Amino acid sequence: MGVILSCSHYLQIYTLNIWDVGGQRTIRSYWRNYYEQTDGLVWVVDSSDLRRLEDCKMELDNLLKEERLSGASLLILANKQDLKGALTPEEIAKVLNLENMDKTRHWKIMGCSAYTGEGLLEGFDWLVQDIASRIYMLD
Ligand SMILES: Nc1nc2c(ncn2[C@@H]2O[C@H](COP(=O)(O)OP(=O)(O)OP(=O)(O)O)[C@@H](O)[C@H]2O)c(=O)[nH]1
Repeated sequence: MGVILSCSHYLQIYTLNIWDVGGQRTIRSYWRNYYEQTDGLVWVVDSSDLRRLEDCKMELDNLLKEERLSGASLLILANKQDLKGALTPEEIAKVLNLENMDKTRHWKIMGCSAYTGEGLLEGFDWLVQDIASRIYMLD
């Protein structure tokens, strides 16, 4: 005698509204125009540019202090993994001190390459699932 569990798979379709806000110093003050009702943040790091990582850390720390983003899931993309000498996601995580981030923040770091496409689907998949699970929990 056995029990048959039937499992249904539902195709879930999500619509993402994505704004690509530039990282240049002069336009960073415009980021605040996008904080309202933001569910997720994608922070793209140039893993081949060690010199800019300190600046990157400072900007990310500042961004995460923003009250309106306190509930947003954070995906950090350690980009340019296709380049020789690029820092690994683990090394980037160390420099950005991600382990010591506010414990309530949902975050993930993912190595990727915008050139090869490596890591992008996996990263966005995590982000969408994480946001969805929070939203459905609130329903
Ligand atoms: N090898 C390699 N080059 C990349 C990758 N992603 C971007 N680039 C190159 O890096 C340079 C800068 O890319 P952008 O997309 O303009 O950089 P950005 O950080 O989005 O620029 P802002 O948003 O204006 O700060 C371009 O020459 C890209 O072709 C990658 O994954 N691998």
